[in-house]
Amino acid sequence: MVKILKVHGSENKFFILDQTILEQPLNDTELKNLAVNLCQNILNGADGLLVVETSENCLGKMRVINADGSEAKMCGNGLRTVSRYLSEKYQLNEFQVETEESNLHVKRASDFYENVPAFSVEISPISFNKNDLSFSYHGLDEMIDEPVDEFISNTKFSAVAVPNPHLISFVPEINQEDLKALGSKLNASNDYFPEGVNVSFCKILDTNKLFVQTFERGVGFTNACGTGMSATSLLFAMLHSDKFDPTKNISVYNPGGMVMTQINLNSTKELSQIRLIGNATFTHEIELAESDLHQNKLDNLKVNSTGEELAYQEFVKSINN
Ligand SMILES: N[C@H](CCC[C@H](N)C(=O)O)C(=O)O
Repeated sequence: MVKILKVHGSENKFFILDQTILEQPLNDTELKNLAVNLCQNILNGADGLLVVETSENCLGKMRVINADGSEAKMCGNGLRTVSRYLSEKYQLNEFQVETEESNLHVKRASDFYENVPAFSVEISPISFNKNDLSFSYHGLDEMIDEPVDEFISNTKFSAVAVPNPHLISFVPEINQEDLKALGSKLNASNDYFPEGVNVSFCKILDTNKLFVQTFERGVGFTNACGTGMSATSLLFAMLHSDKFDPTKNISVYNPGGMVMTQINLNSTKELSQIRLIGNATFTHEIELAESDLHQNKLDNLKVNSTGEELAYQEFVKSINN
């Protein structure tokens, strides 16, 4: 029997599969099929599958498979949960995790609430270049605070890769129909983002206080998108200095709760630093036969609830008072 976890970061829900404990790791086709099945059918579904593999230079490697089976370079909320998993597996509180484009520094942070563990993770690398974003728009090399009527009239957008691609707009009010329409359009066949893009709208609530909602590539609406909130925080610091206090954390509220971000701007914007700090909640432990994993057979699972979700809901109540 092997164990997989159901977890979340700000209610962005994932399953974690540690390939290093298997007799035989799953191949890419098996991982894709398992991700789609788990995310659609098990424990009310999830937004993706986080795959832990061995790493030569880091404590472990994280791969990200979206609910639709597509693979992404990075997942901020997911990295916090994988960091907790590796921290508890190896009894370490600060280390690096290998991701597709970089080895990222992670460390255990103070609990966000009683029985709500938290981790702080580096979000990197940063690029504004059209080639790293796979976007094309009127020959622009970068899209920063650019009015793009083809997306939404009288609305400005910015695009940044961290390193997965994000399109961000600061709006007076978040219109979910607009967000869904634009997110769906740019993740279907289109000339602007042929590889798709995560689309986030941000309402600035106060100094260093944001609300962000994201329509994610490969998933659709999620309760939170860690790289989306991180990318939005960077653009917030760059474009709204009147509301940005560089000496303090930014509180980023979202439909699933709240995370903190830290932005250290650099005059070379790609060298700015982003940290994402938030919960790493494990909600369920699931046992099944390794052969069932390979065969994508999920009808004989032994599921145990950890009880942590109740604590997380108490945290959410505490931030909304
Ligand atoms: N859907 C994203 C990957 C997951 C990112 C998100 N869940 C996060 O927490 O950063 C993409 O295709 O780029």
